[in-house]
Amino acid sequence: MDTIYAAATPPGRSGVAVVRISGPKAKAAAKALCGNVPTSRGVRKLRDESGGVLDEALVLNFEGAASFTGEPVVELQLHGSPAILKSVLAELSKLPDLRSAEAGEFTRRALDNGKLDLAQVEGLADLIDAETEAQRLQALRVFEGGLSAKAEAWRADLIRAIALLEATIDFADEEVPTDVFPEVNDLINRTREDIAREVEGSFVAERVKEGFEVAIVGRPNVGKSTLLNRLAGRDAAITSEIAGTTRDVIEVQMDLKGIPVTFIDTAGVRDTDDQIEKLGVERAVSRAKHADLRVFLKENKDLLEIQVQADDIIRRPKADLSPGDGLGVSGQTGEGLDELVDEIVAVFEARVSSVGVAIKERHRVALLSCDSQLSDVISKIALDEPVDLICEELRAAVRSVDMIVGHVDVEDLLGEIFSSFCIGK
Ligand SMILES: Nc1nc2c(c(=O)[nH]1)N(C=O)[C@@H](CNc1ccc(C(=O)N[C@@H](CCC(=O)O)C(=O)O)cc1)CN2
Ligand SMILES: Nc1nc2c(ncn2[C@@H]2O[C@H](COP(=O)(O)OP(=O)(O)OP(=O)(O)O)[C@@H](O)[C@H]2O)c(=O)[nH]1
Ligand SMILES: [Mg+2]
Repeated sequence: MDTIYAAATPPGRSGVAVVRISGPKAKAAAKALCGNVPTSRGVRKLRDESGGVLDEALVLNFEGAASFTGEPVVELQLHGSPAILKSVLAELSKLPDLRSAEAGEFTRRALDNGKLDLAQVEGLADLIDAETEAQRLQALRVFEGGLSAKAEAWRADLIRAIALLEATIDFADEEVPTDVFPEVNDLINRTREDIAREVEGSFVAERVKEGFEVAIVGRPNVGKSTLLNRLAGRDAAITSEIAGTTRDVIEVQMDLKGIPVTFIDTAGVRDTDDQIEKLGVERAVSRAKHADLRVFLKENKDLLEIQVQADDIIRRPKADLSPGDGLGVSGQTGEGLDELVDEIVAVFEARVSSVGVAIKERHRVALLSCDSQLSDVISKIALDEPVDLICEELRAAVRSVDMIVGHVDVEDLLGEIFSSFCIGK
């Protein structure tokens, strides 16, 4: 096994920068730099080959396999200057039996050494990417083993169903004490209900990861771009008193009370002979249609050629000009803005609450294949098919569940999963 090293902290200036060394020669490598390696932790001068001091570092020694990777690890916690980091990495690169780590390689070792399962690795990747509270919470549940525990519970239920059915084969000649089929059906149906909920939640989880899209739509000149700028707190879009100012789609990403949201400002919708504006309107209609939510700036009677969908929000534009009647918003004065934000957040919080522990398309694919196998099991039972065929189908369903935590059939997925990691993780 190679010994690998990499900076665990991002490049640039920081209070502290961490370099991790992992593998059988980790301690020997650290010894070359700091002389005597502490048994657990200690402050040491790090020196180059000729004895010149590189830095005074906190050295952590994770002896044996008691580390994040499950193999010997030494961490060099340096003063976070780019020059120090560069000099220490250069020194390490000169040592024999040591090479710099590939992206995700530390975590790959944690997986191989059983410190994490595959679902937890994915949770960890999302946790590191998390920028908002909703993203952090859903990633943390998976990293902490929430999905793994569910997969284990489904597996246990399906194994019990198999055991019950196999008992009927083993005792075929005798009188089977009880009819096992009600319990088998129950185990399978409960698992399927659970899986259906998780599948639904997984779609929302992907929105949480990518950010929910909110399209601001309305006729030209109603104040869409002004509202976007007010929400963003900066001049993201050009505004003017000329109708038809916005043509391109303008996107602004925001953290809305923990929920990642991308606001989309588009051309005002109207019939026009201006070829460029026409293209803008086409884009507006298409983006609005596919967004997760639409905020209409319009008078109630005005029918735009964009369908109002469930949860969509309608506001009377330029509320400052005609105060009082109904729900209005003004990008100019900020009137009604907090209420609008609260309503958007409420809509998405309700959706986010449906997220369970299946958060990736890969999880959904495995769950859907498990579900279709369980659906076959139910039909086979109904058709009175031979019990060994039913059990075979159930075992296929168990294998689908096992893919989630990576017990089977996932070698070809690992490259894809680890490619999303950075070097040093
Ligand atoms: N300095 C530092 N901070 C870090 C990490 C790290 O590697 N280094 N982590 C990396 O992502 C995270 C913490 N995760 C870790 C997980 C396990 C072990 C570890 O040494 N486990 C041993 C011993 C456990 C113990 O001492 O209680 C083990 O599992 O046997 C260390 C960090 C976040 N903070
Ligand atoms: N009084 C008042 N004026 C506003 C408000 N919002 C925008 N305006 C003005 O209305 C005009 C149009 O604003 P924009 O934000 O460019 O309107 P838009 O909907 O993006 O227009 P298009 O890009 O052409 O579709 C500008 O002169 C703004 O200053 C508002 O809430 N109150
Ligand atoms: Mg505009």
